[in-house]
This record gives sequence, structure tokens and C-alpha cells, in this order.
Amino acid sequence: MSAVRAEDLRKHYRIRSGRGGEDRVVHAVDGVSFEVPEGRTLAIIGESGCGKSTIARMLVRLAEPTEGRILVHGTEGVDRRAIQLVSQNPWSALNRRKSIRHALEQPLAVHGLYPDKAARAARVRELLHLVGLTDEYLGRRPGGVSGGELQRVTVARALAVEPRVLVLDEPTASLDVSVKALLVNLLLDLKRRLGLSYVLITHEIDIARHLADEVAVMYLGRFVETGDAERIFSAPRHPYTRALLAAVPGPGREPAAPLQGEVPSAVAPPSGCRFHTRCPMAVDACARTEPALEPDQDGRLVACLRADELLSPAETV
Ligand SMILES: Nc1ncnc2c1ncn2[C@@H]1O[C@H](COP(=O)(O)OP(=O)(O)OP(=O)(O)O)[C@@H](O)[C@H]1O
Repeated sequence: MSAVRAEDLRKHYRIRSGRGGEDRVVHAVDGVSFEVPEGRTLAIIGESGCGKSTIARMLVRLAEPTEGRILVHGTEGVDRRAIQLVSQNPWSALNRRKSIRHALEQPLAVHGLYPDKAARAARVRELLHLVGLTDEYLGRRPGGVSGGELQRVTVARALAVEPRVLVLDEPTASLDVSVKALLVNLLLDLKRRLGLSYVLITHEIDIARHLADEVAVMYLGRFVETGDAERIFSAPRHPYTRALLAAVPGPGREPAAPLQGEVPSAVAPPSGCRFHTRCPMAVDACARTEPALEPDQDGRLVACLRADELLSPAETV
């Protein structure tokens, strides 16, 4: 059974114009489907504004899908213990005036877990140790702890209710380069030890490279390429994936120029292929016909009218 299954998810936000004008509709997520096998990590990557966080919010039921279904371990109903969110900014996720002990006790109290005082205190210490912190952090407040340590606390807090899936929304984005790798290693370790599955949302390609088993590349509310992480990172096929990866320096390789221009408005996405306005490979048909995600010969899915012509550089040598 899949840890997470999303079927044709959509989230449209209606923005009221007032004064008799027409309402506008933001197509934040516009028909995406995916599965995360148990014990695996799916990374959803793409530029800011493509709809990644909206998917994260729907998965943990902070936002209701406009259409589509979400199943967590086969169950469609809301089970707030089964799937938990770790968000980007630990400072806004935690109450500055309360101790770390309080931050870890709170979810236990909300869900009525460990009602016995001594057992609850032991569980709080256990959670802290799980993320590599010692008892001396219990009495501290968020202000007295570094960013990397604080993000560990938010991970511990998410784990308090024993979820089977974590949604990691830009978990390392607020951290210094030197501590990003430490958090990545902790996440890998926890996944193995606790048998967790992850949905990782990130624009940091390096982080996705380290954590992901599978990748979904998102552009303006839709997936343009999905499949095995190793294959996609070593031989990206969709022009958008290629542009995203080319902008990241690799071993012995200078980064290519970043993508030109901005992601167009999700209120009126471009016709045909949504990426055609920025795509170096676009032909006339791309403005008219929206490409479907089609299987490639190596098992990934690519949504590009020119996919057959676009053998990746690694394959052309
Ligand atoms: N509550 C909302 N009301 C209206 N529009 C929204 C709302 N939340 C998100 N959007 C819009 O939906 C689109 C997708 O936003 P989302 O935050 O999911 O993208 P993202 O890829 O996660 O970007 P970021 O990394 O900047 O968070 C954007 O155009 C955004 O402006």
C-alpha cells in the first residue's frame, strides 16, 4: 500500500474583486496525481509560486482540495496523527515565550497521549534524544537555541504523535549552509529508524538530491516530469527540469544561466504547455496543445510535445 496517494488534486483560490467586477481564480494546483511508496521519499521541486506549498497544506489538511482525493495509508478521512508537517521557519512554528519542553508536551496533550505525568516527561526526553539533542534543551526557549537545533525541535514535535508520514516543506531553507547537511542526515536516519515516508517540498535541488527516491517537477500548478530521482537528476528530460538543474553548480561544472523571466500568473496560465512562454525548445504547437504526462522508455513520465526529440545530454554522447 502507498504511504500517500493523491488523485487529480486541485486547489483553486477565488479572489473577490468587489465592486461588481469579475472574481479571479488562482489555479494554485491544477490536477496533480502522485503516490509515495511506503518508506520512500518523494521530492516535489520547482520555482517559488508553482504550487508546492499548497500541496503540502492540502496533504496535512490545512487547506481543503477544491477537487481530488488524498489517501494516507489507504485512508481518505482526516487523521491528523498519520501525517505531520515540518515547515520552513522554526521560529514562527514555535511559541517564543514557551520552553522547548512545552513545545514537545503540547501535541501529546492535544491528542491525549501519555496522560501520566511521568510517562509524558519521559516521552518528551525521548523525542529530544531522537533528534540528537540533550535534556539541557528542555528548559530553553526558542530564542536561546540555534536555527539548526530549533528545526530539530520542530521535527521532534512532528514525531510526537507517531506519524507514519512527514511532509517537509522547505525544511532546510532557513538554515545556514553548514547546518543544512546535518538536518538532511538526521532526516535520513529518522526515516530508516522509524520506517517513515516523506513528501519533501523544496526549491533546493541539492537537498532533493540527497533525500529523494522519486521526484516530481512542478510548474504552474502541474507536474511536468516525474520518476526515479537518480534518473531525473542524472538525465533530466523536460526543458523545465533541465533549466532548473542546469542552474545548480555540479562537480566540475559552472552553473548555467538561471531561467529567464518569472513564473507567469496562476490566474491566467499560458495556453497549451504552461512552460512554452519561457521554453527554449518551444514551437508553435506548444502554445496550442497541452501535453499530457506520458511514459518515457525508462519509466518516467514527461509532459512535453517534443519529449521524443529531447534525449538528455548524457544519452546523446
Ligand atoms: N490563500 C491563497 N489565496 C490566494 N492565492 C494563493 C493562496 N495561497 C497561495 N496562493 C497562490 O497560489 C500559487 C501557488 O502558491 P504556493 O505557495 O503553493 O507556491 P510554492 O511553489 O510553494 O511557492 P513558495 O515556495 O513561494 O511558497 C501562487 O500564485 C500563490 O500566489
